[in-house]
Amino acid sequence: MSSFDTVSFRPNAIPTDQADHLLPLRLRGLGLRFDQGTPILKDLDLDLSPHGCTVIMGPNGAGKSLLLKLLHGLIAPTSGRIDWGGLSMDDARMRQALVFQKPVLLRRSVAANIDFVLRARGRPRDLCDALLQHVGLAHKARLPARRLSGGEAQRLALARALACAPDVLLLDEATASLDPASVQSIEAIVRNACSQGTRVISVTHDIGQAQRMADDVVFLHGGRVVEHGPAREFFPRPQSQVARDYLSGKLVF
Ligand SMILES: Nc1ncnc2c1ncn2[C@@H]1O[C@H](COP(=O)(O)OP(=O)(O)OP(=O)(O)O)[C@@H](O)[C@H]1O
Repeated sequence: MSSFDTVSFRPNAIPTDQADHLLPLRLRGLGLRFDQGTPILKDLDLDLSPHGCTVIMGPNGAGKSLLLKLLHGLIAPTSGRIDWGGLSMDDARMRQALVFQKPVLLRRSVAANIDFVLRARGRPRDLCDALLQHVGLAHKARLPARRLSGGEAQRLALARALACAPDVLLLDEATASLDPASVQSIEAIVRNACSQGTRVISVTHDIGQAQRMADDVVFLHGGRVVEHGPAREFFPRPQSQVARDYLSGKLVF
């Protein structure tokens, strides 16, 4: 794999001292319910700073994946608002990339999966080789994407996300069910993107990963933000009983 420290796929990235107007992200009174049922996300207020990596944690069913889908505009809130710097959700989505736990790949070659995105986004198509090199898949470029292992498929999904040159990278349990080496390489790719100015918002149950990656942690429970603060304060001293229970491995409902 290439040096993660030096590779940038965001040549036009806005310098970090000039606040990109997509960020900070502001959520105000955000709520979500389906078909007049019980509210799933309840009155969320949240401010995310322009830089770094936010990790969203919380027990099963807390609403983490739905929150990411709302942020990406895949579903609409039933109340409140999401403010990506005043941009329309369509414009905001064009500046984001979302990677799911199970990558959804085109039934084409590995390289064609990247090429498709580069073409769609009007980006130089010769970036394909560099992206594949970056995620350690250059030697599999001609292979059908469906023949990749789980870890390789996830690295391809990340390369495809980086092909969009996203200002914001959303990750939904992107390393769940991968082996430790694959987890490490995905973390390195994400860290590199983050150090190049890509804002990362990641959902994970992997406490070790959250400690390695997070600048700040949002802890959700029962559709509410129970805690939001710097990772260096959250992990040693969670303020809520529910976060303490979650971190110590107790079953939380
Ligand atoms: N389309 C839907 N209609 C009704 N309820 C839904 C729908 N989609 C999700 N839910 C419910 O919303 C709640 C939150 O779901 P979500 O997937 O966001 O949880 P999560 O925090 O990501 O959980 P996990 O850690 O298990 O992935 C769950 O109880 C789920 O059953």
